[in-house]
This record gives sequence, structure tokens and C-alpha cells, in this order.
Amino acid sequence: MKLSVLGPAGTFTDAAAKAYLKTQPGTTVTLDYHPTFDQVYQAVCRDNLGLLPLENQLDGYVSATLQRLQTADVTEIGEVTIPVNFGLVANVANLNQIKRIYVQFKTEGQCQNLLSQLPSVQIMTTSSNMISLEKFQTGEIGDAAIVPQSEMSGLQFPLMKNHVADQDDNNTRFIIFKNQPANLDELSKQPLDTNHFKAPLFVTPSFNDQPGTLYEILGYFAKAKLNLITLMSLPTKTELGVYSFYIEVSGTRDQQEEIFATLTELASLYHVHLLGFYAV
Ligand SMILES: O=C(O)C(=O)C[C@]1(C(=O)O)C=C[C@@H](O)C=C1
Repeated sequence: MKLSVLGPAGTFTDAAAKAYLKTQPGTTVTLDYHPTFDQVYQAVCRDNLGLLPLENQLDGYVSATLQRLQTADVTEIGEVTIPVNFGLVANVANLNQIKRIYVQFKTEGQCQNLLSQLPSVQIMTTSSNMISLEKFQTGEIGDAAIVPQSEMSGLQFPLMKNHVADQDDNNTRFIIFKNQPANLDELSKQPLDTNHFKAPLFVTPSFNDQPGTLYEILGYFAKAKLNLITLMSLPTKTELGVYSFYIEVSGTRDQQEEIFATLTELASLYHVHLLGFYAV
């Protein structure tokens, strides 16, 4: 089986994949690296898996992942959270000699304190932290890059700063998914191998510009005593002002019947796009 992640090797998705695989002994998996989120996503075919970041403690949800999930025919089968930190490398001796800096698009929001010290430096946005490193290594004098902290010990450059994320306590949550639509009936019978589950889904009302729509949707979860851990609205892109709600429900094994009864009831009233039901 292949597990597609963001490459080259050394990205946080790579680290997250390795952490996830440790929890799955007995499965033989080859890591398959791609340079962009889109290519990771496209590479996931029927029997293979993909892993992408969903949420960062400092910079919030990864909209590049959420937007794909919104319309994707995938089933999330698990998640993994790992600590994330960064280092700065530059081929000049001082911060004030840096002219351009390579930064992955989600990393930028996690290193604001450092970047605010470089107001006139050109930010070169990349798709992966290891591509930032590659670009830097083949770049020009005056270049810098923000790279995974784990890479720093193997590097030697005139300017190196460790732990440049805005705070050391920083984590990113990743999802593992397969290319198959999540099936409500099948998942309702799926046994859980821990006592807790998560169920991510999108709910799209056919007409949401009226009082109380969201209140009504949330009411079904409240009535069933199901705990919501995420609630976000995302544009459906069909028309300006038409939104769908991204919801993550958590619960315990004894609530399995309750959650599927709730989802079935909701699906009779709204468009429900279930993304998975997995043990956490
Ligand atoms: O570029 C990487 O190293 C990644 O694995 C991607 C990614 C992300 O997009 O969220 C993963 C974790 C960090 O939050 C920063 C970057």
C-alpha cells in the first residue's frame, strides 16, 4: 500500500505519516512523495492512502485541505497530531542582509514574530517546507529559508536560528484518507478500536439566508448530546454568500448509534457530506 504525502522527505507530513504508521503495526506501507497538496491529493487512488495537514495550533485550519474535502469523495480513516517547529537558515551573517526568504504558505502564519523583523525582505511562498530548503540551497547570496527544526542539525550556514515559530508549544493535526466516498450505512456498522470517535462532515442547507438555520442544525447534535469540536463556514463557491458548515463531532463508543441516527435525520433535511467516522 502507498501513503502519499507532501515531499521531498523531511516535511511535517512525512513526520506525521511516520508517527501514524507506528500506530499501525503489521501494515506494509511505502511513502510516496509529491511536491504540492494537489499532487498528493491526485495521487491517492482506490487502495492507497493520503495524508494532509488539517489544522495548526497557531495558524488555524488549512484551507487548502478543507476546500478539497468540501467536494471530495474521500473517507478519512484517522488523524495524527505532531509537534511543529522551525529553524531559520541564511547564507548571510546577519538578519539585515537577507534579501529574500523561502517560506511554505502555512509556515508563514506560524513565524510572524521572525518575519516582522524582516519587513523589506521578499517572501517567496513555497508549497512545502523541504522545497523551501531546496530552493534556498540552490539560491543566491542574500537568501534565507524557514525549514523544519528537525533538519537544522544537518545544516551549516553563516546564519542559523533555532525554534523560530511564534511559540514552542505548536502542533499540527493531519488527516489520513482513502479515495472512496464515506458511506453512512457502512460506517454506522464499523467497529471502533478505541472508546472515542470523531466524525467530520459538511452540512449545506439548500437555503441558508433565513433566521435560525444554523441554530436548527446545531440543535440536532445538542438534542443527541453529541459534542461538537469544530464549526466553520466555508463558501460553496456556487454563489456569493452561499455557505456550507464544516462540523467535527466527537463522542464515545456508546454514542455510535446516536450519531448515525442524528446524521440520518440531518441528511433528510440538508445536504450532508460525511467525511468519515474513525477512532481517536
Ligand atoms: O511543508 C511541510 O513541511 C508540511 O508538511 C506542510 C505543513 C502545512 O501545510 O500545514 C505542515 C505542518 C506545518 O503546519 C507547516 C507546513
